[in-house]
Amino acid sequence: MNTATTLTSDQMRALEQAAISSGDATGLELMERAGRGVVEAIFEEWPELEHAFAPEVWDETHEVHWGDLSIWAKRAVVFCGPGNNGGDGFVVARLLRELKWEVSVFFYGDAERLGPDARRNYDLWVGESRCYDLGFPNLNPADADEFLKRTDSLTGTPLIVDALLGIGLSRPLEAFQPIFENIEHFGFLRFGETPIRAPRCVAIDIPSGLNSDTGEAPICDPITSLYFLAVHADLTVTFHSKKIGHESEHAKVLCGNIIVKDIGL
Ligand SMILES: NC(=O)C1=CN([C@@H]2O[C@H](COP(=O)(O)OP(=O)(O)OC[C@H]3O[C@@H](n4cnc5c(N)ncnc54)[C@H](O)[C@@H]3O)[C@@H](O)[C@H]2O)[C@@H](O)CC1
Ligand SMILES: [K+]
Repeated sequence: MNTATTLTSDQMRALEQAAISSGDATGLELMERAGRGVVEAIFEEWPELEHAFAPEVWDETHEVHWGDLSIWAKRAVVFCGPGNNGGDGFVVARLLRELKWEVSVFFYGDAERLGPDARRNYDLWVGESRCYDLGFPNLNPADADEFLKRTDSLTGTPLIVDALLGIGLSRPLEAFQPIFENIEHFGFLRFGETPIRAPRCVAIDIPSGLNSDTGEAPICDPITSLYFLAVHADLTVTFHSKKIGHESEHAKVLCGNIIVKDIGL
């Protein structure tokens, strides 16, 4: 694994393609390794999550646990986007489900237009669990309300996974603004009068909205709830090697800690 050099998105794609063309790995295997690396990194970064409560136990006793914000339910929310980054998200959702986590998946995309690897992982998820479709390509106000209602009901959730966009970000992000705002909203829990940013947000490959080649994210009106039109992560898990975009000034605000995982390239 080459952790010293930072790569462009084209260089990363070329490495993946070379591994696939030479028969060293299939795209599906690479995606599985990526998802597995993210789950490993989550527990390396936050070992306390290993000891989170089974959701049904947490629900019965949460009055007691509100006093101790270090105690959580095994409950996660995964946001999956329209490309292979979303495919990684479906792998993470499935692996957490295997660990007996209760996982809510919100999908911003069209299953019919997913690439074959992401589609396979989408199918593995929806074969056993529900996937909440966000209006695609435009999230309408009714979807946004519904989305907020659902996220409000997911109390005791310590973990948010951002699998909306990775190295494939290719155009202006307006369609994502309401989703990013709701992720921000979800990141805050009110505890008495004090808002506490309790859930931990992990970005797969790169925080959605941050460009992996330029290291830039669009700046919003600073008086709105979002300063950057991007996901603000506490942990970013990238693969093989950092990308150029992980090292910018914007990245310092958006990425949190960065862990690089080997996917066998
Ligand atoms: N086999 C592979 O190629 C692997 C890919 N991996 C993952 O795949 C990611 C790259 O996947 P993709 O190339 O599919 O790219 P992404 O999943 O990052 O995004 C591409 C999708 O997003 C849409 N999109 C881009 N910008 C948009 C915007 N502003 N508004 C709305 N839609 C937008 C595109 O139309 C496309 O559908 C990596 O970041 C990594 O997470 C990993 O699974 C490792 C293996
Ligand atoms: K992401």
